[in-house]
Amino acid sequence: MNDIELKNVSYKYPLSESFALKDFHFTFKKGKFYGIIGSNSGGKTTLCNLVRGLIPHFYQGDLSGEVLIEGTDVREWDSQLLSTKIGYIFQNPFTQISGVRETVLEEIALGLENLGVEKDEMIDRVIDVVKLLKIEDLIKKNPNNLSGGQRQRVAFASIIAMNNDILVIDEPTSQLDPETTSDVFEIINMLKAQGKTILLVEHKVDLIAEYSDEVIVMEKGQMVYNGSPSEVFSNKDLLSRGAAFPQVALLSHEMKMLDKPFDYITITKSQAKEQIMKRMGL
Ligand SMILES: Nc1ncnc2c1ncn2[C@@H]1O[C@H](COP(=O)(O)OP(=O)(O)OP(=O)(O)O)[C@@H](O)[C@H]1O
Repeated sequence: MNDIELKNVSYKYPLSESFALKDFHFTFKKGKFYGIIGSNSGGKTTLCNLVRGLIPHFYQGDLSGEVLIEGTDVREWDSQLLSTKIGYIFQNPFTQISGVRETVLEEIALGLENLGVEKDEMIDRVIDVVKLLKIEDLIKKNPNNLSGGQRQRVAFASIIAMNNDILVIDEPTSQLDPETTSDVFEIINMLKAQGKTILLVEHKVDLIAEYSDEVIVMEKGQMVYNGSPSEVFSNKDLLSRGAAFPQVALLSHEMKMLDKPFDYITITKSQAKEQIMKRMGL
């Protein structure tokens, strides 16, 4: 069974006249990593809210079509139960921190406690994830006193500890420096290797090109294109639809305009390096 199926889904937020999502029809397959990109206000966060069940459980509004999570419509899922299936890392890490725990360690354990995980197992899982994310130095700190980047790492730790099958991650690196951003992508990639289904909204498309299996391009609440990273970033028309492209893909498109094309449109640094070295006869 597929994890997530959206059938002709349209949605308007309460009191809003316009569609935040329109005629969205797509199946997210188990174990795949989906990069969701596109223009501002394109509907990316709304899609995350739907899959996580915040629409319609938290935001009411006007929802039509079907959102099936493991075959059951999101309207029928108990919201608490759905949170054990789908982990959601919000765009704003300040929203993610519970505010009710006094140390980072307790904060990470909170979700597991709510699940009724036994104390010994809980401690093991929290310690594992703290080591994995290299946040040993934060565990005794008050979560409310952390920087944006530190909060984001704690948010990741809390979600990884939960071991959800599906992860919906909305711009996780917006608060992070380039080095920590790469670390986060390494972690997401590791989660993918564990067979998790991942939906990731991200403006840093270089990393989307490098890691995702499939890319979805959103504009004005609609999916305007989907395909492999190569298919998407080779399609120059998408630039006019507000999709950001990796720098190396832009370079490759420029070369084509100059009538000096690479053998193919390169979308990652390693591909560009390989083509440049070939040109140089190296
Ligand atoms: N809580 C809300 N209430 C009313 N309208 C909303 C709400 N959240 C989003 N919208 C509207 O829904 C549309 C889609 O917004 P959404 O946040 O899903 O886009 P996005 O692609 O995630 O944008 P961005 O890249 O700027 O974060 C926009 O027109 C936005 O103004």
